Amino acid sequence: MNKKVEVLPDQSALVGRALELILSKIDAAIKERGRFTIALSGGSTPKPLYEAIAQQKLPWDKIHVFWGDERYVPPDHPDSNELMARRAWLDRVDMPVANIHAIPTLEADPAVAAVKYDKHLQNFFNTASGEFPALDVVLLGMGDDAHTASLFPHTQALQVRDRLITVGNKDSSIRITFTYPFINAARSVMFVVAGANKRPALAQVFAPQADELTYPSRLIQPQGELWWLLDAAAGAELQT
Ligand SMILES: O=C(O)[C@H](O)[C@@H](O)[C@H](O)[C@H](O)COP(=O)(O)O
Repeated sequence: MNKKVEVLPDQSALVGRALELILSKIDAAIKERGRFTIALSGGSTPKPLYEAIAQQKLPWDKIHVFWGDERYVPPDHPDSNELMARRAWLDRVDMPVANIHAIPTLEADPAVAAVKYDKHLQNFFNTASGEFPALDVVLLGMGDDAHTASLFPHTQALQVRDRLITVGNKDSSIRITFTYPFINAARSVMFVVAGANKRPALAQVFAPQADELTYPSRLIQPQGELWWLLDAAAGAELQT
């Protein structure tokens, strides 16, 4: 694992650096493999980043967007990660509909939706069951409880290692999430974290020893690159 930690002065500089990194990954992936694949995170932090990506002139037909997790709500629900990304980015660019790989959230049983998305990913990447395909970038946020994607502390989703997608939960709120082994298969995992409220969780995630089930972001140890992009409010104490 190739881990890089960068602390940027403020949230605008954080977004600028994340954009710069993603644009470089897009360019390299399309040059090497003819396409770029990214899994988006939800929450509030990435919204300005998605708005900045939407301003770029890019070969949208070569870019494929997935979601690393989703709240189990309809795609027009205000809590939907898909809705946020569409409003901030995808509805503002000429990306083919087929390149937007949303997590299904209208099945009565979320477990059925998880299996459907798992199969969709396997078909897209032409991988066999049990094989973890490598996305070019998995974008992640981190909660103040050190969760990432929808891998929340001491939940069943943290125990799932034999598939790409599983059902997660934040208390009683159902989620669909990448499993941590699938996240770890990515070529680049990019955490984008802002705000002083994340400091205590970051201290535990970066500590030499701490319980992974209590601080699930510690489970993210990709074979490829691991980027931690932090604003000073979140990461000042981590600056080496
Ligand atoms: O569905 C979600 O909520 C996200 O995927 C989640 O993992 C998010 O990244 C963190 O909760 C941080 O959220 P903020 O960026 O809003 O702090």
